[in-house]
Amino acid sequence: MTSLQIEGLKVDRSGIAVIRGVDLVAQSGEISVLLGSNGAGKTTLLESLSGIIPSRAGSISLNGVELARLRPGTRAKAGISHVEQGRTVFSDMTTEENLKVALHEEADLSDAYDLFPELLQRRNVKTGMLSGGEQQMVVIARSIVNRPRVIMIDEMSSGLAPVIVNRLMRAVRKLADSGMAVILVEQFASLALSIGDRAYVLRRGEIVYDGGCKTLADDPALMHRLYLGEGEKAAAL
Ligand SMILES: Nc1ncnc2c1ncn2[C@@H]1O[C@H](COP(=O)(O)OP(=O)(O)OP(=O)(O)O)[C@@H](O)[C@H]1O
Repeated sequence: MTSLQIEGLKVDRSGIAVIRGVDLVAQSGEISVLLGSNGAGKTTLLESLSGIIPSRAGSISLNGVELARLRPGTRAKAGISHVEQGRTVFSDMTTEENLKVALHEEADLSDAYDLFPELLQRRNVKTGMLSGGEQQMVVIARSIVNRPRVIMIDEMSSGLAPVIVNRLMRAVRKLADSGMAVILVEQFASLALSIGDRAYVLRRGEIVYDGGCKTLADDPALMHRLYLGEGEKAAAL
């Protein structure tokens, strides 16, 4: 069982406190949906967990091993995988070459093609020629070839058609069901909540909701208050 435990995390950007004491738990087999309005700090939080940017205080512990002071590569080896915003593929390389770039010697591409059989048919196509949805599949597939324990996915749906977003969401659910701990940052809140287990809402660098996805999905007024910042912290906290 994997458990990523974050306690009292603080992250600054250009000297400004962006993450201001976040507690969060991501469990094996679960999708933790991280929501919040633009600029709330969602991307910054993921970047501090994978080590792209340093944290100022707090703990990031994976199955009891403290990661907060380790380099990004060491955190990746420990099992943290980060799908960043922007679908960065090597566009002059084929699908298969893009997947192999990430591959450790002992791993193979079977998990990637099991998750997205669509990519098998496109394996010899240069990724620059793929659709946005297929490129997103490549990026997610590339991030799981070494069997991470935790996968963090930032805004995978941005600019994609609903039918593709649904396909990607099903794949993310499958990853969690296979035993990974998933942290999903999404603009499509209702869709993410429909496949997620636990939800967190971040507002100005603080968690203002920590509870069930269904509770939040069933209460649009609560969601509205949490996003806009009216009233006090949610009762579910
Ligand atoms: N490289 C940077 N240098 C300085 N400040 C930054 C940098 N990147 C982001 N910020 C600031 O940090 C805050 C949080 O930004 P972040 O991108 O983490 O939020 P977000 O919740 O992911 O928003 P979005 O949904 O717009 O991506 C914002 O105030 C933003 O202006």
